[in-house]
Amino acid sequence: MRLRTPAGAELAYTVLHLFPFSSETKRMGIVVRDEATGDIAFYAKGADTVIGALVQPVDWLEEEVGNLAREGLRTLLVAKRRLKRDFYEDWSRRYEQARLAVENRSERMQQLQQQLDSGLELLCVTGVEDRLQSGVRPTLETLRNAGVRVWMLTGDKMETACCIAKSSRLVDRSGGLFAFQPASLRSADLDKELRNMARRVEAGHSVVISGECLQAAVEQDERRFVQLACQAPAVVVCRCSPTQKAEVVRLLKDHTGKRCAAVGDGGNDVAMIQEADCGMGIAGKEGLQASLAADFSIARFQHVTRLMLVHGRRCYKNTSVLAQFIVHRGLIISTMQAAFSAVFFYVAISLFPGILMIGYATIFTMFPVFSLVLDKDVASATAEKFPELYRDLLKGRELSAKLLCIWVAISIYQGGVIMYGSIWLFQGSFLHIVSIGFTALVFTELIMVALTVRTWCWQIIVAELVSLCSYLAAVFILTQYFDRAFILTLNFLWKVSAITAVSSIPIVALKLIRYLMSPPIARKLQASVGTTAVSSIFTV
Ligand SMILES: Nc1ncnc2c1ncn2[C@@H]1O[C@H](COP(=O)(O)OP(=O)(O)OP(=O)(O)O)[C@@H](O)[C@H]1O
Ligand SMILES: [Mg+2]
Repeated sequence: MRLRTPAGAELAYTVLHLFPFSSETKRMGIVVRDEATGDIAFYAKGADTVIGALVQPVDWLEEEVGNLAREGLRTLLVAKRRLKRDFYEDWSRRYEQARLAVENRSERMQQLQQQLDSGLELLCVTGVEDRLQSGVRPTLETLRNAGVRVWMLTGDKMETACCIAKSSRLVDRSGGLFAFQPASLRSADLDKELRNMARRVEAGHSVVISGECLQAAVEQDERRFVQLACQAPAVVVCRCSPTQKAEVVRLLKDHTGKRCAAVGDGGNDVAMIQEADCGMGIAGKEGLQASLAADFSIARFQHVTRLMLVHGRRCYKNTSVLAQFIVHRGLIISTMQAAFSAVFFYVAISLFPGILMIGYATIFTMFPVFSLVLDKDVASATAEKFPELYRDLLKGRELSAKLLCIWVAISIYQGGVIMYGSIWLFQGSFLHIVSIGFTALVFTELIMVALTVRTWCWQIIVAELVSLCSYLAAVFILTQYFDRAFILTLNFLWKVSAITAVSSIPIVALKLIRYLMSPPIARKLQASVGTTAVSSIFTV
């Protein structure tokens, strides 16, 4: 290793050993030999709590470290120990043996590493600015408006964490910040501090707590602590080890019943990302570990907004609609079969021949129903701009038991109308029931999809047309199931139209009434933004 000093001199060192950094030890070390003098030295660098405990006490240390940390700087202590040549050679030999040991290798290596720690002398304190990525502040603001509660989990010390929480506006500058610092980790002290916390949280203060205290508080009374912490506007956990980060996520999942997303960029966030319902990894300076372990990989923290507010929201809404349509599509045809059997003395005869059933499940209805996942109720820019749209999802109205009941009722109504209508209007031939009933069924399904679509994109239009054309083609090709002479008559046309109208018009009317009585929030926003997207006024 060659270093050039500011004066221009060159220093040469040989690296003899390297002890890499880990989040658990919070430090790293190196043993080097100065090529000019032959001196061997061990340097250690790490968190103030770790290195501070190893060096001779210095009176200015705590104050200086505090000052740097309050400015939001990441403080590290650097310490050095000169090693005598004999000591080093002996140590090095034993370390090599430990490294090759078959049993207890890591314990033996750790013990030997600790032998280097005695007699360390403090060299300096460094304060490095760990800059926030751009756009963190607006992102947190947007998430808050979207009804997302944000907790910050960090390995940094309390002062640095508080400073960053304030500068990122996670915590209001004016709003108070309660530091959970019991006098000791004994049960009585913890209890007293929990009572203090309850008072401060009630007054609207945020909470900052160290990983160690968090663990103690959780052991004391897991449920009480989580419930209190969840009432706070924001929570900051500092000096948090990777396992504690995962533990916090588990606590939230267990006690709140809410979905939990974790965003992280470093190897120390992997456990938390994997524990969360939705893990997001930022690929960046700290490597790819987090982004490889995550469900979603993003390049910058600010992309969280778009991922959640645009893609997350749309996915959730469209998946809900798809689920309801799958229920509708299956139930409507089952209702028809049940009604048919009931009318004809419960005969076990299939209403529609196999080929029509296959067609119904595939090309006649599949494309339009599945194309609903491409629907967009509002433009991406609108969804990103108005976090209230995301907040609206928290009510859980997209996929609820009530909605399922409504869809079941719609399916039974439509299936019943089509079946009884076909039987009532049929003219002596079983084939006619099949042609009228099946045609009305396919048309109803296509109309229902059309009523649900909020922004017509070309894929949805193509899907509807493909289904419609393939059905019309099938009617003329499958002559054994459709009486071509009958189908080309006006008689057939009005019967199918009447049945389709009776099955669809009440649904349209109900949707229209509901829309006028309580227009969806997306619609109101869209009107105020004035987007030009063509969208139907009907929403489920
Ligand atoms: N390269 C390093 N060498 C020595 N000590 C380090 C190094 N990186 C971090 N530390 C110390 O170890 C502590 C824990 O680091 P860790 O990576 O677990 O979390 P963090 O980087 O502080 O926070 P975050 O969880 O936000 O990434 C740090 O606060 C710092 O004091
Ligand atoms: Mg880090």
